[in-house]
Amino acid sequence: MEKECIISRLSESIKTTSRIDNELFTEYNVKRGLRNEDHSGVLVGLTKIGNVVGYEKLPEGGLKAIPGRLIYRGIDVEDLVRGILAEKRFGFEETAFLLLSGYLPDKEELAAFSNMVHQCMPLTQKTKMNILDLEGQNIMNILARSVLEMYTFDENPDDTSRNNLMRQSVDLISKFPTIIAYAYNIMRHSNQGRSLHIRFPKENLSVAENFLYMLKGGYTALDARTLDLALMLHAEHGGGNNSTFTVRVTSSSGTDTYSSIAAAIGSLKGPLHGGANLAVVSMFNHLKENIRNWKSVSEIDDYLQKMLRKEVYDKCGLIYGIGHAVYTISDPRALLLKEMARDLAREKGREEEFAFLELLEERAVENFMNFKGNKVNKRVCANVDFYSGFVYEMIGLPSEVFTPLFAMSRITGWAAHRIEELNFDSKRIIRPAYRNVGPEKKFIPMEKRGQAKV
Ligand SMILES: CC(=O)SCCNC(=O)CCNC(=O)[C@H](O)C(C)(C)COP(=O)(O)OP(=O)(O)OC[C@H]1O[C@@H](n2cnc3c(N)ncnc32)[C@H](O)[C@@H]1OP(=O)(O)O
Ligand SMILES: O=C([O-])CC(=O)C(=O)O
Repeated sequence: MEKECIISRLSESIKTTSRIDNELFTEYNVKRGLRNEDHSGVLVGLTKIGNVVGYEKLPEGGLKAIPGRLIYRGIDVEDLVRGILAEKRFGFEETAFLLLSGYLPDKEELAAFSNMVHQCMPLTQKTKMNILDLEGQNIMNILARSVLEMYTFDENPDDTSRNNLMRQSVDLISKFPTIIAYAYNIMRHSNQGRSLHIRFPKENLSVAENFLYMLKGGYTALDARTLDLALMLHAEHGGGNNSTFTVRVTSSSGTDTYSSIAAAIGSLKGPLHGGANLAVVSMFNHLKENIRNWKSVSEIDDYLQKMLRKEVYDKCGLIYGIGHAVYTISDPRALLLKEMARDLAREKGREEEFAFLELLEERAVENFMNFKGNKVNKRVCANVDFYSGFVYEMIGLPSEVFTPLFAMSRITGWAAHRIEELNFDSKRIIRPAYRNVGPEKKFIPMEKRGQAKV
């Protein structure tokens, strides 16, 4: 049988054999997406790393929407960011230290940690050569493959003792910027015929500066400060976000660090999660072309309603960068990124675009509520991905690195959660249940099987 024919036959069969009726989820009280009826997450674990707050649970039942807060190891991320900005320092290394250790470093500890990160940034010759060899269009996939290959070059890859996990974590945090910068340059070289630059990380530069240096050679102080801030904001988001939960699930089986982190990279790539920063940029470009008057509320509303009805754009019915599993009134990261976007737009003469994006945010929230009506009893807001791509674009970063930048920051949270998952006394493999709702069938000998397959 031809390959296409058998694929189409298999595909046709799953229309019925893999389809689960919606009513069954209600009948068996299955928490779709591990979410309660009121959209809050099902409680599946405990952590001391991050806290994501978007609502209060009312004693009489139901949720009260409140402005979002994000806490890293007990410290409000807004205070962390504003505190570091006030002291005119780079903050990503400090954030990584805080997340890994649970406390803020003193001057000496921070210097030693930053120094160690810097020393671990260069790639082994083999990893470098492997990236050169890895063909592909997507840096998230190249990153995952490079991480998997780091297993081969690690002399002690499967040891899950605390010291070894910490060593591997620092190594991954340090090497992500190098892998991403090299992967981008190699991709540009192979796909666009551009000169290949493999720059060795420089001493005494922050992670943000080193990344910009390795990626494109030149950068301004403002570019580096902006990137550093974005890295601080994306570092951690509790145990329940899709990629961190992936780390917790895979770590609970006792697998090695590289397998677990590669899985998380795969999860983050999805357009409903970290990949939304890229999806927002594509959507924004589409809207810039398809909405003639960027100030017209009625024209914008009309188009967004068509998007929600799956009539235009990618026909998925989604407005990217809007909505969140936890946040209701606001995502604190989006507020800070919006501030950054506004300032940068003024500096770069892109205020008209910023004003359009800001109006889109307002209209998207309004239109979502009108579209869903009483069906969804929940407020939505812009999430972290709504403004990040616009910010990255304004500091001259190519869209290919937008989602990898998320990974470059979130590796800190992933590492902290992996260590936590493997370090509590009463740990247990994560293994929830799936109820089988398919019929039982008898085995049919080959010669008695007819054409009716299902
Ligand atoms: C870093 C991050 O991961 S941030 C999130 C990045 N993702 C995006 O920006 C993609 C667009 N947003 C979304 O798809 C969603 O808001 C998510 C995935 C972030 C959260 O989804 P959920 O937790 O299911 O949200 P929630 O429970 O509030 O959804 C309620 C309903 O509104 C829909 N909805 C939520 N957000 C949107 C949106 N932006 N556009 C259209 N519909 C939406 C959901 O599909 C769901 O519909 P259903 O009841 O028919 O199943
Ligand atoms: O918490 C979530 O579901 C997604 C998110 O914002 C993140 O991981 O940063």
